[in-house]
Amino acid sequence: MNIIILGYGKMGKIIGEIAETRGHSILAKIDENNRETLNDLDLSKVDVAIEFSQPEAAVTNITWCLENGIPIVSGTTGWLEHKPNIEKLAIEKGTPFFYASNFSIGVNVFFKVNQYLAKLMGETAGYQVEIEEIHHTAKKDAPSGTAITLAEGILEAQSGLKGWYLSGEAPENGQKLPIISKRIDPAPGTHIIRYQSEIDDIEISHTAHSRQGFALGAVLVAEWIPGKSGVLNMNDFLSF
Ligand SMILES: NC(=O)C1=CN([C@@H]2O[C@H](COP(=O)(O)OP(=O)(O)OC[C@H]3O[C@@H](n4cnc5c(N)ncnc54)[C@H](O)[C@@H]3O)[C@@H](O)[C@H]2O)C=CC1
Ligand SMILES: O=C(O)C1=N[C@H](C(=O)O)C[C@H](O)C1
Repeated sequence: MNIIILGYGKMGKIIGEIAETRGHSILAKIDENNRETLNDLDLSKVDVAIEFSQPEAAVTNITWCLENGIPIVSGTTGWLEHKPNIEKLAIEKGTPFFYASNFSIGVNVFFKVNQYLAKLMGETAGYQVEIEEIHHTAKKDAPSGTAITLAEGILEAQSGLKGWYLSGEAPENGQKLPIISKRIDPAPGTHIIRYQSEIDDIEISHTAHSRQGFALGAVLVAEWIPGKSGVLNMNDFLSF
């Protein structure tokens, strides 16, 4: 497969290595300094774009792919207020658009466990729930996209909670779910869900040991996406 990488930073570089190991060719490695080289590319040769850039760059990158009929796999976080417009464009253009806040298979198992636990806890009185996420200090957005997906899973199951808030930025409110964001090097990504009561605590966590799992997941999705259409996510890709 011929791949272009939009966002050639920490993630883009590992994605490139994994893709080449799996026999793919990388036609372009784009970062903020060489975007104009896209103009020299024969777009008819591109099978898929993988986009891991920055919150402020993601919408331009994804729109460019959709306008040019290039299937796009994006993992950039922190731009989701624009996602409805992007989804509309993907449908208009008939070009597949795949987004995941986290491409790691382990985290996607964790998402399911979170949903199941949230359902049980929704039927159990006396517990306060919170999410904690820990990432490296270069991370630009807070809370993490993964923490937001976890929060959405809890909010869906627990009707008593009315949204989430970033702990420290809003007054504590028993009706909202707090997300605590910590920035500690070199943490590639840790997420903890905590239910606390006077009697006991229940805690589940996922800890990434490196960026390898995120990058491999993105390459596996890129291999799967050609020939698909519409707006896609990990639930379409995974069999559980
Ligand atoms: N969904 C997932 O599984 C994961 C998502 N991420 C997200 O991926 C994004 C990238 O993460 P890292 O690689 O750690 O960041 P990074 O800061 O190491 O790399 C970002 C790259 O984007 C480039 N860039 C900036 N503007 C650009 C533009 N207009 N066009 C193309 N490239 C541009 C920068 O030059 C840099 O090379 C972040 O939003 C992060 O939260 C990170 C890990 C896993
Ligand atoms: O920026 C990161 O590094 C990560 N970002 C994603 C997020 O915001 O959830 C996924 C992963 O946790 C690493």
